[in-house]
Amino acid sequence: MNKTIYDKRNISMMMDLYELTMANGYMSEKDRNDYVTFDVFYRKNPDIGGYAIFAGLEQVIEYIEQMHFDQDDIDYLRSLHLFSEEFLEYLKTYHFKGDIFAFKEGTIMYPNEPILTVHAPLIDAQLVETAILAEINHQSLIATKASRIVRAARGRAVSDFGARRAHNMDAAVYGARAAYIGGCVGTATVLAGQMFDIPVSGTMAHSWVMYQEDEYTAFKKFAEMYPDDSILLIDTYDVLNSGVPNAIRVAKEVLEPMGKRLKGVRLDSGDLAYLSRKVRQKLDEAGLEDAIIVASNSLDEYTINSIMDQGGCIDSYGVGERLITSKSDPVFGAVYKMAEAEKDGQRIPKIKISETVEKITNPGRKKVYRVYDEEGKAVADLLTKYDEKPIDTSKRYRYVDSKKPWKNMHYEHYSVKELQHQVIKAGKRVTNPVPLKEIRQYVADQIHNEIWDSELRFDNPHEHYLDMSPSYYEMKMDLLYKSQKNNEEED
Ligand SMILES: Nc1ncnc2c1ncn2[C@@H]1O[C@H](COP(=O)(O)OP(=O)(O)OP(=O)(O)O)[C@@H](O)[C@H]1O
Ligand SMILES: O=P(O)(O)OC[C@H]1O[C@H](OP(=O)(O)OP(=O)(O)O)[C@H](O)[C@@H]1O
Ligand SMILES: O=C(O)c1cccnc1
Repeated sequence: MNKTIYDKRNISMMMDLYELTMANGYMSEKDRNDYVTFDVFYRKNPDIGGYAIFAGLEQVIEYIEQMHFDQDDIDYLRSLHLFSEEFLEYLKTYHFKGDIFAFKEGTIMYPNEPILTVHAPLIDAQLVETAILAEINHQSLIATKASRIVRAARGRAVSDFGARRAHNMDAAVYGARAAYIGGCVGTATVLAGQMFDIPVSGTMAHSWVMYQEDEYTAFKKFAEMYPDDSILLIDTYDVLNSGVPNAIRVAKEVLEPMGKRLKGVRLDSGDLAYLSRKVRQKLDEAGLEDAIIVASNSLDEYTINSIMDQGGCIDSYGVGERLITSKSDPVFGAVYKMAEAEKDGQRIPKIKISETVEKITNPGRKKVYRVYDEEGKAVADLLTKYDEKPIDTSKRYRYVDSKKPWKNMHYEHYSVKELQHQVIKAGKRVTNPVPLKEIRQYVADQIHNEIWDSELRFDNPHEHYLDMSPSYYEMKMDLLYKSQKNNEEED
C-alpha cells in the first residue's frame, strides 16, 4: 500500500520557524548546555467555566520521544538559507535530552498554574514549545467541552459525532480521544476507536432512508441486517406521522418475530424536547418502553441543558460540531513561558512583566499542590518554591492569598497532593501510557468527589484559589520590585 503524506511526514518538524532560528542562535551561547525551565499554563477557563481538564499528555510524550531530523528535513531546512552548517549538523543526531514534569493526564486544572514544566538545555527546551502547546491546547479544550456537555446531559449518554465537522482528520481523531476523556461514552469515529480502544457506535444517515423506495422498507432492511443494533432515524419525512409509526411497525413485524426488540430511534431536527416527549409516549403505548431515543443536531451544553429543563425524553445525545470544534469558545490559550535559567551554576528566576496584571507570569521553578479539606474537597491549589521543605500537614500552614496578600491566612485540618510528576527523564519516558478508560474514570472521580459544586455551575462559577507559600510570594514580589527599579534606572 502506498504511504500517504500523513504517514510519511516527520512530526518533529511540527514547530514554528522561530524555535529553529532561536535554536540556531543559541548554538553560539557559551552556556547553551545549562538548563532552563519553561512552564505551560493557561489564563482562563473556556466558556467562562470554573475548571478545565488537562489532556494530550500522552501525545506530548510520544512527540518528545520520537524527536529526530531526517536527511530530507535537513535538506529542506538548508534550503531556507537561515541556519549554520554547524546547526544543521547538530540536528542530524538530535534527540531531546531534558526532563518533563506534568499533571497526570485528566487532572482538573485551573488558570495560571504550571500544568507541564520542561527542564532542559536551552535548545531542547525551545524546540519543543510548538508541539507541546498544540497538543495540550487542542485536547484540553475538547476534553473540557465534553465534560461540560456530559454534565448538562445529567446522566444521559453523550457520544461524539464530530468527525465530519472537525477541522481535519487529526482534529477528529484526537478530538474523539479528548471527548472520551471528558466523559463521552464513545465515538462514531472508527479510526479513533481502533487507535485508542474507545467504544464505537452509530445509527444511520438520511441517505439510507432516502435511497430506499420508502421509509418502512429502509427501516425493515436495516433491522433485518442488525436485529440487535437498530437505531432508526425517524425524521426524514415526518417524525410523528411517518417516522414513529414505521419504526413501531418494524419492531412488531420484523423484530418481534425474530425474538428481538427495537433498540431505538434517532431525532435529528425540530423541537427535540417536544418531539422526544411525543415519541416516548407513542413508543411506550406500543409496548416499546425499552427502545431508546437518541437526539442530535447542533447540540452543546446550552441546548442540552435547556432540553433537559423542558423535560425532553432523550436517553442519548449525539454531539458533533459544537463539541469537536468547541464552537462557543474555540481557543484554549495555553502558553509556554520561561520561568528560570541557570547561569554559572546559579538558578535565576525569570518573570514576564506586563501592564495587564493577569499577564505577569509566576517566576522560578516551583511545585504545585492541591489542598484538600477534611471531606476530601479541593479547596485551593498552592505554589511553592521548588526547593521548599515538604509540607507538614500535621501543622497548620500559613499561605498567601495573592489577591489579598495582607491577610493572615492558614490551612488547618487539610491534606495536600503534589500535582506534577516526572514523565520524561533525560529524553526518555519514565511513566507507562495510562489506559484511556483509567484517565476517563479519573476525570469522573474528581468531578464527583473533589470539586466544589460552586466550581461546576455554568453561571458565575466560583474561581478556584491559587495560593502561594510565603517564600514563593516574597520571591515573586522581590523580582517585580527589582524589575521596576531597573526600569526606573533606565528611564
Ligand atoms: N427544545 C429545544 N430547546 C432548545 N434547543 C433546541 C430544542 N430543540 C432543538 N434545539 C436546538 O435548536 C437548534 C435548531 O436548529 P435548526 O433550526 O437548524 O434545526 P431544525 O429546526 O431541525 O432545522 P434543520 O432541519 O435544518 O436541521 C439546534 O441547535 C437544536 O439542537
Ligand atoms: O449536528 P452535529 O452536532 O454536528 O451532529 C452531527 C450531525 O451530522 C449528521 O448530519 P449530516 O447532515 O452531516 O448527515 P445526515 O444526512 O446523516 O443527517 C447528523 O445527522 C447530525 O446532525
Ligand atoms: O451514527 C450516527 O447517527 C452519526 C454519526 C456521525 C454523525 N452523525 C450521526
